[in-house]
Amino acid sequence: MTEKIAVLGAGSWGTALALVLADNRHDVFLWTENEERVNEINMTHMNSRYLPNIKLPENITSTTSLEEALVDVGVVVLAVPTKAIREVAAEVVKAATTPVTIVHVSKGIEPDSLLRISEMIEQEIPANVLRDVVVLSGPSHAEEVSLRHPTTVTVSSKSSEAAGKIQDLFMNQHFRVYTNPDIIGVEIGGALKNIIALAAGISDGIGYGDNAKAALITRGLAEIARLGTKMGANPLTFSGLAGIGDLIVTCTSVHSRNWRAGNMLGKGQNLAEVLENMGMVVEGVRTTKAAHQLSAKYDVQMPITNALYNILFKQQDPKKAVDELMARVKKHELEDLINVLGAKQDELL
Ligand SMILES: NC(=O)c1ccc[n+]([C@@H]2O[C@H](COP(=O)([O-])OP(=O)(O)OC[C@H]3O[C@@H](n4cnc5c(N)ncnc54)[C@H](O)[C@@H]3O)[C@@H](O)[C@H]2O)c1
Ligand SMILES: O=P(O)(O)OC[C@H](O)CO
Repeated sequence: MTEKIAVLGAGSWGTALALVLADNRHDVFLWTENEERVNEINMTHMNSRYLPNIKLPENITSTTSLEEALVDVGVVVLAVPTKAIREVAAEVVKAATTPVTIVHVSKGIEPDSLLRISEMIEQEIPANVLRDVVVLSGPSHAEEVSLRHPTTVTVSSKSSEAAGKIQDLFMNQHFRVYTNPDIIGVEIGGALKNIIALAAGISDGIGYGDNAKAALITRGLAEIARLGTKMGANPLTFSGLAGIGDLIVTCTSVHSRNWRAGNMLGKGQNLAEVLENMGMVVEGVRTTKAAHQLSAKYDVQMPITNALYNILFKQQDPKKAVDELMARVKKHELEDLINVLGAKQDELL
């Protein structure tokens, strides 16, 4: 059954997901505050700033009016950077005409509050307006989704019914959607992989090779799982699309904003220059701050995150940070995994 769906945020990801929903014959209202972008999308069916050369389906209507986008809408896709989530969620409360299911597709953790995005949304939108929150995450660059290349993602919610409904809305021949009830793991995996992608970009920028990148992905996954499990996630989620899947794509793809930013840092640019040059959101920077705080709060060792924190916020030389990572005290490789699985060490080590 087709329905009207609002997508809030006409950047790369909001536009690509609007295309998926429009391909599934839904009437998509794509909201952005940028009037020039609205006119371009409505008149030429292009969003050249974010997805150059992609012709958008005609059943996407863009608007600067949140009221127009939200009237009689039951599903709202939030596709803005993490730092804009609270502001846009508060606007939804004012404009919604019926209770809504929010599908958030952002990847971050809020520094200081240390909340996941679904928790921020629950704080901002009262229960009489918010029906359910669903997260959609996984290895999915907008540039490839908009070309209709095969992509797999996972959706998660406290409500299995809501997750199933969102699976049905998005699923098509090019875009395969799984469900996973572990919302903590799905949100933590999606947020923290950006830190490791920045590190992988730095490593490539310095000129290190595939060995170093494979090490970052593998040991990065270990520290994500270590923290995520302490926060209540299912360790198996980190072997799935929102875990290793998203780590692989973000650490190895030229499309990745986080990898690209890291690459520039590794080549010697400073953080301010890099963010200026990117012109798109690099979520890993803010998430590094939050993860650094989380590792202290949960007393979990996160050496790669710690190294990145020193590079980004204490101006440590990236090469020196790598030297320090390599020179840490020796360890047993499986110690982490066994702790994560909660298995008895004496039986397995
Ligand atoms: N680009 C991808 O391939 C991709 C894939 C999966 C997930 N994501 C996640 O989706 C989120 C959005 O990423 P993106 O790549 O689309 O970012 P983007 O930089 O391409 O676009 C962000 C959009 O949000 C809007 N925006 C920013 N602040 C706003 C505010 N305060 N109020 C209203 N609108 C605001 C911008 O105008 C822009 O339209 C991020 O959390 C990212 O990690 C992106
Ligand atoms: O381009 P990035 O680095 O923001 O990553 C985008 C998506 O999260 C990849 O799944």
